[in-house]
Amino acid sequence: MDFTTTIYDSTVHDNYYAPADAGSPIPATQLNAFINQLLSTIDLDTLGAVYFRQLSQITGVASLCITDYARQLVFGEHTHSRSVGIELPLVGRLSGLPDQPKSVYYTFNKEPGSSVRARLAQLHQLFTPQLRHAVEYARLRTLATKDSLTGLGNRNGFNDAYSRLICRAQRHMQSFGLLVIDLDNFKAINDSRGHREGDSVLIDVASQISQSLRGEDEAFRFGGDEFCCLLDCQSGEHLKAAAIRLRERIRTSALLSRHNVTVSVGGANYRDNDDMNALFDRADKALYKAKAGGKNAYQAA
Ligand SMILES: Nc1nc2c(ncn2[C@@H]2O[C@H](COP(=O)(O)OP(=O)(O)OP(=O)(O)O)[C@@H](O)[C@H]2O)c(=O)[nH]1
Repeated sequence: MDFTTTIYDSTVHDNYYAPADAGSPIPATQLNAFINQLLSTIDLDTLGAVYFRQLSQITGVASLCITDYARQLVFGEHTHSRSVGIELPLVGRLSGLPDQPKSVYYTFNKEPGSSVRARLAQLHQLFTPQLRHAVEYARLRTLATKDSLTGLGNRNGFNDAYSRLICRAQRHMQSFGLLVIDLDNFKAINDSRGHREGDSVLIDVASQISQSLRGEDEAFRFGGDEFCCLLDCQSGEHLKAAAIRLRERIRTSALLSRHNVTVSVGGANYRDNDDMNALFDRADKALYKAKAGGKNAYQAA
């Protein structure tokens, strides 16, 4: 089989990446139909169910793009083209290429008269190693970026998301907000009720924080009893409102009120020319002021 692998950069090959040819992310329902169709067409003993399980697994973490050509191939529609491409942006990242819009693009020639099954076998042969990598990558990434106690993003996850937002804010002048949250007197709970109860408190705080946020906002456990939130908000007023909502949830949680848990919160909005340190330092100093002023308070930078 004559495979070629093309490193494909849509910023350079504008003509090639014409909308008609470009892969578009497949919505989950369509993807399920796609996988089911494949499953009903192929001999699983030959091609391996693992491949398709992996395919569906990675769709949770990668936007799987399949070009029109590939759709034509898989769905057996008529096409004059002899080339087929499937694009997996995640694979682009795995192979050490910079992030989007670069991605790896595979093409291979369709042999005239080859059966659907033979073509699926080609796809399988082509993608199984990549998908294995993708699944492994997703697993390691979860380990590296999630806090195992609370399920929130951890410090690495925060750094990733934070640097992305800073870059976006610098490029598009789009502000966002940062809240730094620290439990008050948490050590006393550990000391009097034990670490396991302390863990339950941390888990509940994480859950209250998550539930107080909107869909586009993200929460992280920064370490110990310290949490951070990145919020899609443009003004200090919005940030304050988010902090009030969050503190109210913590105040009214059954478990947390039993332990008299309160939090101190510092908040800062992105300002022009901020870098990662400048914004974080402002929020952190505000938190310090809230602590120094007697705790259980929100302080804006
Ligand atoms: N249960 C539990 N405790 C933790 C964990 N990580 C850190 N801690 C504890 O969190 C406590 C944090 O103590 P401090 O930094 O003194 O904070 P604090 O008691 O809340 O004091 P203030 O911040 O000044 O109000 C320490 O006792 C740590 O041992 C964890 O994963 N589980």
